[in-house]
Amino acid sequence: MADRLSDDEIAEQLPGSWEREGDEIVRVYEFTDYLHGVNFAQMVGEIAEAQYHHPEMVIRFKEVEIRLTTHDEGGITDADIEMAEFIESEKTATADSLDDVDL
Ligand SMILES: C[C@H](O)[C@H](O)[C@H]1CNC2=NC(N)=NC(=O)C2=N1
Repeated sequence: MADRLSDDEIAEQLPGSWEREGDEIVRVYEFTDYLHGVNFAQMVGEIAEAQYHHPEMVIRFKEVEIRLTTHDEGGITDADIEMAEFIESEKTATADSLDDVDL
């Protein structure tokens, strides 16, 4: 398992639109309706299973909050950054179908 990243490494590597909050990286995705958010969460879940790295997800009306940290290391590692980048790339690729209002 990867080691925890330094504050500078996190700041440098954090994908755009993601924020750092303590030992987590966070992004809120907005949608035109509730079910697009639900579908998006399903897609993220499939990525998580494939990567075997699982975010906390909160599905709200017209938005989904994704939180990533590496529990086994007690902080933010490359696995979290890579997962965020993967989600971003999938989101961009599927933006049309998800009517994303916040790319
Ligand atoms: C045994 C350990 O729980 C597993 O290797 C995986 C499962 N999914 C995981 N997900 C996250 N976010 N952090 C982990 O450390 C992690 N570990």
